[in-house]
Amino acid sequence: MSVPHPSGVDELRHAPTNSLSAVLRIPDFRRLWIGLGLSSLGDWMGLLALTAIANASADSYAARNYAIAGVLFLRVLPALIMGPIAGYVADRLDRRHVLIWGDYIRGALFITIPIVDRLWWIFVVTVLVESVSLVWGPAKDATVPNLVPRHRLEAANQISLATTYGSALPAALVFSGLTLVDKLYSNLFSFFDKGPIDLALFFNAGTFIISGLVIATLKHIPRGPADTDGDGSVWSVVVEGWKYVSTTRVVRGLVIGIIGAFAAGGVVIGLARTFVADLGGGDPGYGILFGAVFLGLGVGMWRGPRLLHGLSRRRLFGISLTTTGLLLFPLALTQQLEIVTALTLLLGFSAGVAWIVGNTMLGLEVPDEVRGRTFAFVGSMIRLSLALVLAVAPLVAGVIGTHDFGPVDEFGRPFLVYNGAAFTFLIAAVLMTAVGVTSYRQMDDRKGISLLSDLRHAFSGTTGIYAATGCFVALEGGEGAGKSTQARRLQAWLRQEGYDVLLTHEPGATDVGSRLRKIVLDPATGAISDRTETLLYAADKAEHVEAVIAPALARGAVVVTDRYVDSTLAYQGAGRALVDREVERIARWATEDLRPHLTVVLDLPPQHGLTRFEERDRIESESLAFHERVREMFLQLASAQPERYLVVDARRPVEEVEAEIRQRLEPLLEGATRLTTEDLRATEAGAHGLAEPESPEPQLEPEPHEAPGPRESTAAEPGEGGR
Ligand SMILES: Nc1ncnc2c1ncn2[C@@H]1O[C@H](COP(=O)(O)OP(=O)(O)O)[C@@H](O)[C@H]1O
Ligand SMILES: Cc1cn([C@H]2C[C@H](O)[C@@H](COP(=O)(O)OP(=O)(O)O)O2)c(=O)[nH]c1=O
Repeated sequence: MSVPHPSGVDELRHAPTNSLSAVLRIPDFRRLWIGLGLSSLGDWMGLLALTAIANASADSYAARNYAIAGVLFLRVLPALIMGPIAGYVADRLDRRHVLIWGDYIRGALFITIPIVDRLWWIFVVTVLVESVSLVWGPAKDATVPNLVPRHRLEAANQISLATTYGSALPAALVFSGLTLVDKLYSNLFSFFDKGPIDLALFFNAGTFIISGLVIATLKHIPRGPADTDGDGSVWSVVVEGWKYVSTTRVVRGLVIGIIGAFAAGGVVIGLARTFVADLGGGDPGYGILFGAVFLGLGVGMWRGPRLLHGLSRRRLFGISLTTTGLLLFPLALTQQLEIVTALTLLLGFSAGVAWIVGNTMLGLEVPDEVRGRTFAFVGSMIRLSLALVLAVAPLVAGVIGTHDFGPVDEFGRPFLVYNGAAFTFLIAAVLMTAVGVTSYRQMDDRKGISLLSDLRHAFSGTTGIYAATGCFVALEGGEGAGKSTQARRLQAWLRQEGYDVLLTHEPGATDVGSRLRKIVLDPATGAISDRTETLLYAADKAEHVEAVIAPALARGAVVVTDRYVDSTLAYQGAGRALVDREVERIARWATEDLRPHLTVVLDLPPQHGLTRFEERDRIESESLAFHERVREMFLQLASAQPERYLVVDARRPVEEVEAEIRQRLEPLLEGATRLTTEDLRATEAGAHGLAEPESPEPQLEPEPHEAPGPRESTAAEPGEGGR
């Protein structure tokens, strides 16, 4: 189902809220993004160059480790001590000036390094640059909401994050390139004191200055101070945050995992330089390894969750953490730089998946009131643990020192050189794997379901199509869970709120569908094969989407359906015990993979629901075990994509259930209000949702027929389209 867009503003209006390219089409945000990209690129180059200088300035194994540890530690230190002060300063300075001058000053500082040419000055500059960055960052974060509309903020933040870390890769490539060229053609850069390293520093200064110039062209940065939340000291944030985190099992597992992942990353980054030297690689090798970590991280954050979208987020988090730990073992034991690079790439990938999944889940699992505090807590803990690891890991490596193993060959080289860096990696591997396994156990929400079948399913899944216009809500759950009741209540509320609402249901909301419904539900039909049943339901869905749902979404309506694809996955897939994947493929094909923005699962023990009414149709008269399997499948589908699902305990009073659904639905509607019929008319009725509508006029909408079925009294009111 392609989503045709006209160009210009309309294109933006109708692009899905999570579209990254739509955010980048906002001119001011694009400029800020270019600025951010350039300064991040420079920042990473600077870090590489500084660690290279630190490495070159010491002569013993231990001293090299300590010098690098010094640079890295000083990078993190200002955030620890001055985090709160930086917020305070950013609050009071003119944001525009902070952004522009912050870049100029950092550029100028980097230029002084080759000029002063002293190790202590590198340490000073590291602290100064980091301090400026601490003020620059909050000012940038506070500016983004001024440049992009609210519903695109999440995508904008995703881009900022990806750019900040993603620029490490090109930085590493440029750095490796420069040092490699210098190695091949020695003295090519001899007009610089330290050859390519100085060149890297000048390049770095240049990117900051250009970034400042680009940001200076931005018109919409408010001149006033940044409106950031002035947070307390790191310690009070930590104490406050821990109070909440320690009381919630899932959040505790999450936070421990995230901090563990950062600590492991810190060990790798802190020891990479000496580790590479142990393997006989120089600056180019270091640059490549550095780039590999971040390429992996970037791909992991960008693609990882989508690649495995069918997997429970909680499981995915635990698995990616454990994988990160397990990968550290071969990394520590390998002596070939090429293999090490490949392993590092994978390591970055799994850490990236863990980080993005963990962060998203933190947003979903932590209630609104404490979310800010929890994120601040996690941020502070990450800095603390990074500082600790960056300081301690090289010390451990230095203390362990260098060791030779095995017989010496004819050139006097030992069979195996195994040094402190590699040993420290091994320690990190053990700790990280333990953290991963603990997290997985603490958070597993699918006990008793084999991980293998979960993984198989996740790899074969597709990501689905989400309508660019309107809002699509499905109500799912077992018999008598209250779907029709809630659907009607939702409809009444949405109407009252002024939305264009379409209430519909499966099976039987279309002409053909109502005949199919009769066949499939009437006990008089007798036995039919499970596959026939699946195909009949699929046919009903195909007609439903094509004739009812898609046109309504295209004109911007809120579509509420009583049952959808999940019902077939649950009843035919789990209930009839057909192969899940095959049923899914058929249902996805039938619906062109159109998926609800939100699926509400009304969860009820089957024996409870079946007592809510007396008559039984073909499906309702199935065994209790059948209905148990159905219920399990609904819950399983929900756990795989918590961001698209709401599970409600349907035993609660009708009003409470309704309130919970409303609360969850409200923010999704915010994206849809601009797409009400009036809006669409205003923008010349060119609906650009899925399936290009032949007739955007609501009165031409297909008239769904009353579905003949054994339980007409509880069927949704199918004729109630439009306003
Ligand atoms: N939260 C609830 N608590 C108690 N009874 C409910 C609740 N929700 C619905 N009911 C009742 O249960 C029966 C089945 O509800 P219905 O909405 O038709 O379920 P479904 O569409 O899921 O089969 C109806 O008699 C309804 O009044
Ligand atoms: C949509 C759909 C429904 N069903 C079953 C579930 C229900 O037992 C029946 C729908 O009947 P219905 O009377 O509409 O049930 P409810 O009021 O509980 O929603 O069809 C499937 O087996 N597969 C499907 O894809």
